[in-house]
Amino acid sequence: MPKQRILVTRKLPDEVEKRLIDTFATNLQGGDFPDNSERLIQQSHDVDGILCSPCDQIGADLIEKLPERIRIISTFSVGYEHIDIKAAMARGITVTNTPGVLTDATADIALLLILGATRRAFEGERLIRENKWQGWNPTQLMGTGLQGKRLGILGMGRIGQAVANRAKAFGMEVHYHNRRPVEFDATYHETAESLLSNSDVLSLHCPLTPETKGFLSKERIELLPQGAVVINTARGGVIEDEALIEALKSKRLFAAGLDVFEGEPNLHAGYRALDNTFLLPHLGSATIETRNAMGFMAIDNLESFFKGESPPNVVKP
Ligand SMILES: NC(=O)c1ccc[n+]([C@@H]2O[C@H](COP(=O)([O-])OP(=O)(O)OC[C@H]3O[C@@H](n4cnc5c(N)ncnc54)[C@H](O)[C@@H]3O)[C@@H](O)[C@H]2O)c1
Ligand SMILES: O=C(O)[C@H](O)CO
Repeated sequence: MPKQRILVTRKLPDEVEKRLIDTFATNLQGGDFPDNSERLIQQSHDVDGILCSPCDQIGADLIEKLPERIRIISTFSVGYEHIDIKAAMARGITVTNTPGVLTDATADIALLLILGATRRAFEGERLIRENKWQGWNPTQLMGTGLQGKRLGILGMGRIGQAVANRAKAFGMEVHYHNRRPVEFDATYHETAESLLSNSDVLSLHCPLTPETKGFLSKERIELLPQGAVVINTARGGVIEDEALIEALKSKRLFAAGLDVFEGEPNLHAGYRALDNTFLLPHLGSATIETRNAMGFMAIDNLESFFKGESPPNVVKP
């Protein structure tokens, strides 16, 4: 029986590519696939499935043009807002993702951003790198401590809870808002607005959906306490960039730590111009162990689908 052929849109870790080659006939990319849907369509003419990444935009227009024989899209990510799930379902295409295996790595990056933003670590690093440090002094780069501060989590799912556990170890008081309360020892807020009013550090962990798009608006930022810190490892689209930049510029907010941006990699230039922003290039899941685990999970999803089973991580709208 011939092997199924899979189009892989990005360079994947070596171990993952090795298992892909052992299991499937693969159209592997030597480098990263350019963000060009025409090319993706051309390359998919002879494939049975696609293994894509969160930066490939797989909208309804593209799905409509995919060859009939493509029955599965396996994304190398837990987030799936880049795929039009309804359009895929209408075409009989199954979509799968990689939940859970990246929870700890992403929660670690959220903590790194919380610590970096509250302790001004990135400003200190720049000072040394630019050879401007003139020695220890009692008032230099004073940050703000975490002990006794309120961490507000929007989206108390896998990553939100993992961040909450870490923050507790730092002596923070955990508050959250979720679509519904979860089994977790923390203060639940019925509304996002109440959460914002009670967050010294706000950390975003919800998916990007029509409901959460632009969630952190000017009006909502005004609900945060003076000098609050905003952390985002969810998706850039959850924040209204202009509003956040203005609040950081005026020092209404102390700092922001951001791993994700609207329009990546072309983030709003205003973020780069500020001293009180700690910016990372979407590193949430970027450990060797995690990226291997994500790849293996994406392959498991493909394998079980082609065996005629229901894949373990099917995305439902
Ligand atoms: N920075 C990174 O590299 C990185 C890595 C992994 C995940 N992520 C992002 O993190 C997100 C969360 O991942 P997860 O595994 O924790 O997902 P999850 O599904 O376990 O948790 C998401 C939580 O958000 C809640 N939620 C959804 N809509 C909401 C709303 N309108 N208001 C309040 N709560 C809402 C859900 O009920 C759920 O509890 C992903 O969707 C992805 O966008 C980013
Ligand atoms: O959604 C995801 O999985 C991240 O953005 C990349 O790990």
